[in-house]
Amino acid sequence: MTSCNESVILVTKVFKGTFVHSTHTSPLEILENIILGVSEDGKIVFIEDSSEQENLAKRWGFENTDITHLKDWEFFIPGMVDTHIHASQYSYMGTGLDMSLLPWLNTYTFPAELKYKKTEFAEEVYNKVVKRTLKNGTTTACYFATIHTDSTLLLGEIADKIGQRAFVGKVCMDINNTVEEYKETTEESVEETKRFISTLLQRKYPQVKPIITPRFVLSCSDKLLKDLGLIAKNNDLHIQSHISENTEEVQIVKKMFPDYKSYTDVYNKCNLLTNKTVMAHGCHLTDKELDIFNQRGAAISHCPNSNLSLCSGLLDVRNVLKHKVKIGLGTDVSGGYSPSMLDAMRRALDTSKALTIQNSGYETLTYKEVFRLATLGGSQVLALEDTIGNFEVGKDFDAVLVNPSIPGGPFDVFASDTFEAVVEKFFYLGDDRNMVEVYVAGKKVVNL
Ligand SMILES: O=c1[nH]c(=O)c2nc[nH]c2[nH]1
Ligand SMILES: [Zn+2]
Repeated sequence: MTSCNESVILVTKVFKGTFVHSTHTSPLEILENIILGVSEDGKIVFIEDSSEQENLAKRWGFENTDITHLKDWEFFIPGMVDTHIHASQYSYMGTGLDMSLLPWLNTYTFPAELKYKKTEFAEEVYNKVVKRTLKNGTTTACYFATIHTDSTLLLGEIADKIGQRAFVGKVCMDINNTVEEYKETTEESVEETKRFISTLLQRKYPQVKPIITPRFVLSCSDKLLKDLGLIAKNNDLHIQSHISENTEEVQIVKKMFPDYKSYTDVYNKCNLLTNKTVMAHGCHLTDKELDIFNQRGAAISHCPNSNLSLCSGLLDVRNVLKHKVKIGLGTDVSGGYSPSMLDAMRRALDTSKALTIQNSGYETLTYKEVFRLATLGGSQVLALEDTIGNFEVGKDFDAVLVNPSIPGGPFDVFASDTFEAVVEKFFYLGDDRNMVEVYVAGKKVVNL
């Protein structure tokens, strides 16, 4: 395909068929008979009714033979955004879910994360987690790694090489009273964070960025939190951590930090609550704390599989939305046992239904709303809303091609089904077998 005379933009891919996405006003739009063009640099150049095909072909210089036609029942969704996942915990995903958070960390997590001192071990697991999540339609992942700088840099290199959009965090922790070897001094944590950021940024990966990552308040001294807040501020960086996941943790934070008004106040006073912050869980945040999130523009990653698996709590998403706090979904592997964002959507629905059982009159989330959380919501959480999240001209083409009627697939499609019913079936019953192609910034990164 050639560029047209009036424009230097080169359209290199054209798709014709059905596109399913969310907007601010509608959690689920099914756009049928659409023609969508992608530029050489991976951006959506046009998305129009296919009756415009001839005009678009003239304007952008493509031929009929350049068009990829989606098959019957096939549709594109935006790539899903996992706003909270521990790449390092992928090695023991699906095991050890018989404890609550704090014993779980001490018994399983810290000993497992210690192994990433060896970059060979990291290389194997990180290759697998990036491939597995991409195959499941996660085009953007916000990763925790471990305290080890070189292994964490390797995660960035692997995400870039395989083609996943990612934030990568070197975990910071200068307190660990149970697995003593798995911690740093405050100075090491700060210096290694600086080394991590400058090395990763120097590599100029187009879609992989560093994120400041204090593990959580119970693993970090006041000084470490403040130093990390300063590093984030001075370098305008994203920040991630955990907050108010379970009640035992919240009580200990209260005791450890008596001078602060709340858990949220600790992060806020340390400059760790910004419009580029994503905090995982938040199950037990008070309305006052949600108000602070709103004022700071900070976001919540709802990790329902983990919240249920570790018996941490039921996040009231409706209340978070009422406070106009940005919210998306996270798998939280391996507190959550599934790497799939479809699973995160389903567990978010289960959680909302459990809240409905507890509170009559509760407005249960719909499957359409959790789809928006998994896509557009996630893009807002990571302050990437101008770049990804749905199919709009100017955004990157991060997308998953779904074939609901793939032979040997996980559910059946009937001729009498409506298109919307098939989309709904995919959200409830589909899996990676249905995700036949995955694109990040216009580049095909998964192809069955
Ligand atoms: O679900 C969680 N996973 C973790 O690794 C962790 N660390 C602190 N708090 C945590 N919560
Ligand atoms: Zn987590």
